[in-house]
Amino acid sequence: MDSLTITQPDDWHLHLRDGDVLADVVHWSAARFGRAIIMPNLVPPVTTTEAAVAYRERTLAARPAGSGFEPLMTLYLTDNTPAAEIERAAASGVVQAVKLYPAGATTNSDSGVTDLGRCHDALEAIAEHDLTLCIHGEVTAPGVDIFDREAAFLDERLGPLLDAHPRLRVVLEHLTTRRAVEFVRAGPERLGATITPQHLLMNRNDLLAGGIRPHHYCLPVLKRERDREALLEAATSGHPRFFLGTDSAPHERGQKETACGCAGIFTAPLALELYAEAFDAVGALARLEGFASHHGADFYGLPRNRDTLTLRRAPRRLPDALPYGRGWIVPLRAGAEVAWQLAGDPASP
Ligand SMILES: NC(=O)N[C@@H](CC(=O)O)C(=O)O
Ligand SMILES: [Zn+2]
Ligand SMILES: [Zn+2]
Repeated sequence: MDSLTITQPDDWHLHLRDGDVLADVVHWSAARFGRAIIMPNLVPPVTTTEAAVAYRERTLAARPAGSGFEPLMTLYLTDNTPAAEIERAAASGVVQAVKLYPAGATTNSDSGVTDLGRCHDALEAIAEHDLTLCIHGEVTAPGVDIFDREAAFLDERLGPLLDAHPRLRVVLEHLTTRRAVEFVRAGPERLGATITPQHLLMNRNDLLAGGIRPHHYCLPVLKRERDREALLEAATSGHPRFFLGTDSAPHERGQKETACGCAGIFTAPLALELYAEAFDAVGALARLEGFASHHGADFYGLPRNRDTLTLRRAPRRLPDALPYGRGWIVPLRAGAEVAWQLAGDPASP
């Protein structure tokens, strides 16, 4: 198959940042995806409906002219989020989900949750108002090995959370382990999961063997080859509770190429193409449409997109860096090739 036409996909986990750089990144996603769940870990975090509404306006204004790209907003859950704020968010009609960052787990998560018990009323309100809880699933106890933080979260936090809130709809974000795949498969219908392109295509050797590669560093960190294989099997299985979430997470080059670099991989300029590579590698291109365009919308109870998008098998070389505010950003595959491209996309770098 040298060309693939699918229902226009959506990105169920995306970081766009804010300010000057918004317009530098949003067009990449808008060229590929109909909608995206926009993460709230700005500085300061998007903890109120008012802030989410204003961020949505800035995102709409930063889209390319004529784009129908629809940002679905999220609220950043804290220990002190009142149930009334959840109610306001649901009533606004623009907030789709609430995001749980365990405090300290990842980029800009300092205001995140320290004790889920303190969020009981807010979590009940999320379920009651039919919002979704999206979770960065890692424990943050300093003694827990970084490669074990996701697995620990499943048993110690996610299981009890699902039991305590029997109507809560949850998306476990950016799965990285075989254990997480098994947990989601065994979980209830109201538990969904996103998988990034980097976790389908790379393992921890790509981060650490033969030299440290800061542009392959994200959280949860890349795991073993057997984990990658389990993720790829899940994504290509046709199972409706696994769906696309790129977690494209831009950081300026200097913030990555430094003694203590930020976590986050920038994939927006080639995200769908990377998924096509991953699916193609196991002969599963026919399953890409379900994963990328159907399962997420169905899980969120939203209509599937009506437009279509065509990918062509034709290698394209990525530039070494792309403009990002007054600086530069290094996308995944910088200076190297990706095997697919969007048909008729003049903006492909
Ligand atoms: N994935 C990452 O490594 N980084 C994300 C945060 C997140 O999704 O955990 C970011 O905002 O930079
Ligand atoms: Zn995360
Ligand atoms: Zn993320």
